[in-house]
Amino acid sequence: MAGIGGTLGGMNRRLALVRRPGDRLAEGLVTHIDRSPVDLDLAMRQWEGYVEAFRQEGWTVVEVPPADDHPDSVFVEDPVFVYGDLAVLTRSGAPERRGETDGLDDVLTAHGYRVARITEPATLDGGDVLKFDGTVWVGQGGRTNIEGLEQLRELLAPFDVDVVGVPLESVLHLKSAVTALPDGTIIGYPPLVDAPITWGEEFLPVPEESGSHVVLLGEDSVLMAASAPETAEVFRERGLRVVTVDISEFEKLEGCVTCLSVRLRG
Ligand SMILES: NC(=O)NCCC[C@H](N)C(=O)O
Repeated sequence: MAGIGGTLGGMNRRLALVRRPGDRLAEGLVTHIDRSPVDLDLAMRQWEGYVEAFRQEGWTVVEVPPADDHPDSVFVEDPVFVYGDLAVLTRSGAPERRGETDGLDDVLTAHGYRVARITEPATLDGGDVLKFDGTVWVGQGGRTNIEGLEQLRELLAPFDVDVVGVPLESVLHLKSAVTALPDGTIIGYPPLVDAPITWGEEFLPVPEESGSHVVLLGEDSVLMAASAPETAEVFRERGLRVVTVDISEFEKLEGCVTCLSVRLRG
């Protein structure tokens, strides 16, 4: 399989960092969709189901300390980005979310990461960063500014990596629009993939918005939302094993499968 940036030398592990939702989840931010009521009990059950899906696939789940004062803290992908042995604590373009980096430093250090930080005036959300096989794409929209891109580029300079900015308009984060299948094919729901993003021949249009979000569980398996059954079929026809989870309550807050975890591999 093509290398996915993010290995910690000499170790062979698959850890998924997750953060338990807090009681204020329903107050989470919405930007590109209308607000609809979130069922907290259902959200909790869906989160347990999401975590269980990782366990079933052989991943070790690590819960980071809760950040219950922050309604969006369950979306743990956003306050941290990992590459190789480096963990970058971010600085969200949404000021309400900035405190979510608290408590992550110790967890990442304990797992062998060097920790760096994005600093003012830069902003960056982990959901804006897509890495695959030596390329790191960085969305440039409401949450990540040009200074965020440049600081990340500097932090990644010691790695053999291309850092590429991608302008965004229609979506919250880059990974709300596109993610990558295990073979490197970039997938996206065309109405939300802004011009002038061009992903070349390796782009696969998918028929549903939430079908554009996959978490790579293994070399031939992906985790995706139950709300994209037609896309799941497309992936199965390509020979992928598809694990689905219902995350409807998180989708009401513009969340998706990718943003509910950070995978640490090596
Ligand atoms: N990486 C992601 O896609 N994160 C989703 C964050 C949703 C949250 N309601 C927010 O607006 O920040």
